[in-house]
Amino acid sequence: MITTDRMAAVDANAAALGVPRKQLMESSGNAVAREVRALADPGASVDLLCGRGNNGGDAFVAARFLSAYDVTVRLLGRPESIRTEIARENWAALERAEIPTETVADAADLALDGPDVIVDAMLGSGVTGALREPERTAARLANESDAAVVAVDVPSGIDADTGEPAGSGSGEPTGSDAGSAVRVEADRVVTFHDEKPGLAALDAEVTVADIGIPAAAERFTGPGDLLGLARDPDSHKGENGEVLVIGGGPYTGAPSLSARSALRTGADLVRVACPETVAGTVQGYSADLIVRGLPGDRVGPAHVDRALELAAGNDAVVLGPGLGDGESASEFVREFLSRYDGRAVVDADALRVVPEVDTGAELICTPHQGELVEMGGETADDPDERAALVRSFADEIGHTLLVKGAVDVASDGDAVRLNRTGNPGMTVGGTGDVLAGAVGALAAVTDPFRAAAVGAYVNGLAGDAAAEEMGYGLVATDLPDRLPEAMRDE
Ligand SMILES: NC(=O)C1=CN([C@@H]2O[C@H](COP(=O)(O)OP(=O)(O)OC[C@H]3O[C@@H](n4cnc5c(N)ncnc54)[C@H](O)[C@@H]3O)[C@@H](O)[C@H]2O)[C@@H](O)CC1
Ligand SMILES: [K+]
Repeated sequence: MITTDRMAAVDANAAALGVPRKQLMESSGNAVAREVRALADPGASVDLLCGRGNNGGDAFVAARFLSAYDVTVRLLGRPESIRTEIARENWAALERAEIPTETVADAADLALDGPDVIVDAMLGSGVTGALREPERTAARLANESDAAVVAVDVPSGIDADTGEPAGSGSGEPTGSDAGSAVRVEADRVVTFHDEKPGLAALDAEVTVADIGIPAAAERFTGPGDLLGLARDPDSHKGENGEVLVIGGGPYTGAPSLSARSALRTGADLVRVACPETVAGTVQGYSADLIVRGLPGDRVGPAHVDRALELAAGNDAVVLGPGLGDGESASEFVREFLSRYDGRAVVDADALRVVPEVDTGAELICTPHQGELVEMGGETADDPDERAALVRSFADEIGHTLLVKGAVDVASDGDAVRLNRTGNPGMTVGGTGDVLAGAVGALAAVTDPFRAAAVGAYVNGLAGDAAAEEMGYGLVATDLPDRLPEAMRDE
């Protein structure tokens, strides 16, 4: 089962693995043609109703694989309005090959001459809102005809995630006859790569066609995992996340590395709660940080109320960098987590306490393999075995885990994603603090599992960029300033 957002990410990851979208379109079109061949004998008439996006592009390809049939490709719109390069190229190939095509500017011009099969390639996952003209009339004509209707990816007008007519959830009027939103009633649906959540509810026969997207496109993080995380251009201060780092004491570098990393990953405001004896040092690292001193030289149980008060004003907490493993710090972590119910990244010395604390918080734990074992988890050399062990331990503790290693493993107890970015130069101290800050900034704007997977991905990219320039002599402070480039999703 895959959502349309995740499909777009997997599509982009496939392209990054070297399987370009045009190849996926070729495979999709071929799968559609196979379905038509299973449905009708050679010589049958096939009308392909095509939209101006890649759903239409799939049908332009399918027409090429139906040479034994009497095909007519009907584009609902002008060829110049075809939205993507790969669809335009496939349309041009049809015209050069003199495969029968027709362009329909106005729905009134659309007259189907009783085809045996209709291929519905008007809209797929790109549908927005209730069907507009000429798709609306075309859908009606397809439904009124006695042709067998084969829908490409999803029947036009249906939201692939919900199975409902597109636009019906938004409360917008669904057209003149309210309530009866027009959508294609398909006999068959050929969907790509994996089942879509909304298709099971339809009374159509669904075929899931493998279109050559390697499993690695889902298993490993890639550029597609960043889609939709880029900053919203008209956002206001604070909407891109506010993060509180709770740390410092025996160490001062760690909390400031995490804080700067959270800023560079996109958080609007980052505050650091640390013992007042090191507040000046932490502030000295960067004017961009808002530092809140806690009385004394170690974070301890007496600071829990203040820390909870500060945490309430932030979207995510990063708990642990530089806290030290003293008894007072452990007492603080235990007490804080037992009362905090927001979202927190837990790293370094704070990790040990997690399995024994009953918390309402959504945690993202970022242990390396040694810390995982200290927490009670298990590890293995074989990546698949290690992934399974991380997944079951995440399920056992009820939190998201990001286990760092040459290949990082992220899991929320259900999904698992591996990250291959990064390099041996990143074993230097402090890169874990940078990672914790990046995950914290992402946890402020997306779900914990995605924050963990993407955090590992961009932290590794930043480390790779640093290694590019200075080999394995890179240090943790080289990473934060390379995170913005790693976060760009184009
Ligand atoms: N993501 C993937 O991995 C792959 C996707 N492919 C195909 O690409 C499709 C998605 O393509 P696109 O993203 O270009 O989008 P679509 O082709 O689904 O639809 C976008 C087009 O429809 C128009 N449109 C949107 N809402 C409308 C409405 N309510 N009424 C009338 N017109 C409307 C838009 O103006 C745009 O021209 C998938 O459904 C699938 O068929 C395949 O090529 C295989 C690979
Ligand atoms: K369709």
